This record gives sequence, C-alpha cells and structure tokens, in this order.
Amino acid sequence: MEKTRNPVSVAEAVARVIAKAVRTGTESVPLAESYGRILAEPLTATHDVPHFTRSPYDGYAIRSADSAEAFGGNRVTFTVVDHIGAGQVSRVTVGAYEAVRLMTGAALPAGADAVVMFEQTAEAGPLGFTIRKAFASGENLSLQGEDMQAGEQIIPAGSFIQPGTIALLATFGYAQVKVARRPVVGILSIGTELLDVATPLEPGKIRNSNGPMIAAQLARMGIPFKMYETAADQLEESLLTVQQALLETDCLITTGGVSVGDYDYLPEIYSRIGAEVLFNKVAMRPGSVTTVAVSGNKFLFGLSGNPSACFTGFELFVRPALLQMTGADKVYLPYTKAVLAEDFSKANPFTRFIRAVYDGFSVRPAGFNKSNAVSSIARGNSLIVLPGGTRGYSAGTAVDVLLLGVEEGTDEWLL
Ligand SMILES: Nc1nc2c(c(=O)[nH]1)N[C@H]1C(S)=C(S)[C@@H](COP(=O)(O)OP(=O)(O)OC[C@H]3O[C@@H](n4cnc5c(N)ncnc54)[C@H](O)[C@@H]3O)O[C@H]1N2
Ligand code: MOO
Ligand SMILES: [Mg+2]
Repeated sequence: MEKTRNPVSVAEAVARVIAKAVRTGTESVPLAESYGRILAEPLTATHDVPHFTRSPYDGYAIRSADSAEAFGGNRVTFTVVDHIGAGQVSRVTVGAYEAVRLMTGAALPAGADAVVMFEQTAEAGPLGFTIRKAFASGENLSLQGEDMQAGEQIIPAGSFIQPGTIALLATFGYAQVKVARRPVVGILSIGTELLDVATPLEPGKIRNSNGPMIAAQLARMGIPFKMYETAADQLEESLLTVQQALLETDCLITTGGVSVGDYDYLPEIYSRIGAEVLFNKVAMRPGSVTTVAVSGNKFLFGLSGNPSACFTGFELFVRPALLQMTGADKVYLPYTKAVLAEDFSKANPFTRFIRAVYDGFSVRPAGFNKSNAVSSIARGNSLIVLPGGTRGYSAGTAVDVLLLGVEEGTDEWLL
C-alpha cells in the first residue's frame, strides 16, 4: 500500500468530482411532493397571469371617462348596477355613470376601465355613491398578463423547487412535476471501535456519530439513504459491504479507514474493485485524507473517520456531486465575506475550514476546532475558509465564509 500521497488543491478536487458526476435521470412526482426537488424541464407560462383583467381592490368598476368632471366639491354620482365577488363574472356592460360593486380578484366587467376603492367614495342613497376625483383609464387595475405572459420562460431546468416555484407550478396546473430522480446514497461507517447509539460505552470504544451525522446531512438535502450496518476494520467484511452497496445504491459514502493506518482498508478496497481514485489527499484541514473514487458511474466517497473532517468532506465534495447528479444549476455552497471576530493564530499550511458561527456580519470559530472535534460541528452554522500558506489572522480581518444549511446554493465555487 502506498504511504505517500500527493495532495491536490480543494478547487482541483471539487472540479474532478464535478466532472465525473453522471445524471440520475428524471421522474414525475405529485406537486405536493416536489418541494426541494430539482426541476427537470424549464417552466414556461402556458397562459397569461392573471389571465383576465381584475380588480386589485374592494370597490367599484366604472368608466373612467365618467369621472372626468369630479374634482373636490364637484362630486360625480354613480349608480350601482351589479355586485360581484372574486370568482364571479358580471353579465352587465357598464354604461354611463354606472358602476359594478366588485371585490378584490373579481374580473373587470365589460365597459369598465378603472376601479374606485371604497375609501375613495361617499355613499349616496341605497344604490349610489359619489367620487371627488377623476380616474385615469387603467387606474387601479390588475391587468391581464401583468405578472407573466403566455410563452414566457419563467424558471430554467435545474432550478431548486422552492415554495415560490410550487406556487408557479400550481398556477399553471402542474398536478405532476417532472423532476430529477434523487440519487440513493449508501452510508457505511467503518471502525472496530464503533458502537451503535444505544450501546453502553466500553474501554477503547466510541459511539458512531458520523453515520447518523451523514444521514442528517443527506436529509437536509432531501436525499434518501440506505444505512449499512457498521463494519469492523476488516478487509473482507468491508469489501463485501462495499460491493453490495454498489449494487443497491447510486453512490456510497464511507467514513473511516481511508488513511495510511494498518487497519485502513479503503485504499485496498478501491484497488480490489478496480475503482478509479480521483484523489486520495486534499490540501485542506480538516479532511486531508478525503478520498473520492469512481466505480462504473458510481461515486465512492471515502470520508475521514475524524468527525469534523467527515462533516467538512461531505459539505465540500459530496453535496455538490449529488446536486450535479440531479442536474441542479446551483451546486456549490453559498459564501460571503465576514469580519473575523477573534484572532485565529494557527498557521495554515493547507487551506483551513473552521467550523464557525456567522451572525450576518461577523464570524467566529465555534469552539474546539481539531479534526476530531464533534462539539464545534454542532455549534457552527458556517465554515471560515483560510487560504493555505497563511500565518494566522487577527480579529477585524475580512474572511471568506461558506454558509451551511441554506436551502439553495450558488453556481460558482468560492475557491
Ligand atoms: N501517519 C498518519 N496518520 C494519520 C494521517 C496521516 O496522514 N498519516 N492522517 C490523519 C488524519 S488528518 C486523519 S483525518 C485521520 C483519518 O483517519 P481515517 O479516515 O482512516 O479514519 P479512522 O482511522 O478510521 O478514524 C480516525 C478517527 O476517527 C474516529 N472515528 C472513525 N469513525 C468514526 C465514526 N463513525 N464516528 C465517530 N468517530 C469516528 C476514530 O475512532 C479515530 O479516532 O487519520 C490521521 N492519521
Ligand atoms: O484529514 Mo485530517 O481531518 O486533515 O485532520
Ligand atoms: Mg485511519
């Protein structure tokens, strides 16, 4: 087994992964289940919205010409000839000094070209009202096609379906939506020291926190997973599970056993199954041992066993790869600049990703920040990115921050 590895830059590693992503294909799902999915075809307006001119107010539809003389004390009187609410259509054609009482959302009756709000009128007898100002043609109208016009392309394929997209799909009558099929992702935690969550601690053993964490990172992306039984650091056993997972899933995430230790068997497993290793060392901390391999058209993500490295490896590599597989147009974590709230004095031979708390303006490390830390993953909502080859940063410096847990990413990678 090779013991020296050549690190690639984070940018190079991400680019290699993205280049290998194979599309998952498409499927049709009910509108109610389409939230969070990736739109597989562009959404084009099939009709004008609104598709009829309507009133944006509760009031009266009039002919604007009849209001021309209204000014201050010179009030003009109208007679109400019909009364409709939203969803109703008046059969009346509005004539001279006539009005239709109508509610917000109701179709503008024939003949009328303006709406007077209730607040702009004074009652005049049981069937009349007066106004004291002139209305322009088109005043207080919600015009046909003012929002969208038939044939217009509204949302491109590859868009994340957010609540507003759902509203659009509903507007145009999509009871079924064509979306990208979500990859099914296998999770395999490897380590003889690992105990399941309900098991009491024993000397030398720890509970498996990476498996459940990865499951949650997938859940936050809306991606289904299959959790394999935790494997011991045992070559044949892990190999069989990896082979089984390649049959049952679209890609496999392993955690642990990927470094150069005597019981780190993943490098051997990649070689046994003939997988192409895209990289096995990245110039980053934590997660320098992160390995990504491809078998057939399936990814094998070899994330580090160290929890912070495992977490970071998922966000930097697994997340964009899975999104790319769905044809999403914004596969990268969103980022911003923020002011470092406290000194960070460690040197950074490699690009450093620090679990951090970002408050919209400043950012500070989220506590104990070694590769094996669990606490700072839980406390953080972001990652500070400090470029390699730097000697530490002082409070007040503007730094790059990757934002975590945001519904939709960006189409440009920070690094
Ligand atoms: N001689 C060297 N030793 C190490 C190197 C190196 O370059 N040369 N790299 C170090 C770095 S950096 C990391 S990161 C780790 C990566 O190790 P592995 O990915 O092989 O993972 P393991 O050895 O299996 O475990 C590492 C660590 O993480 C704990 N662990 C493992 N799985 C889980 C889990 N599911 N939940 C919670 N914690 C887990 C495990 O008990 C170990 O403490 O290698 C360094 N060594
Ligand atoms: O790969 Mo290790 O997480 O750099 O610390
Ligand atoms: Mg190891």
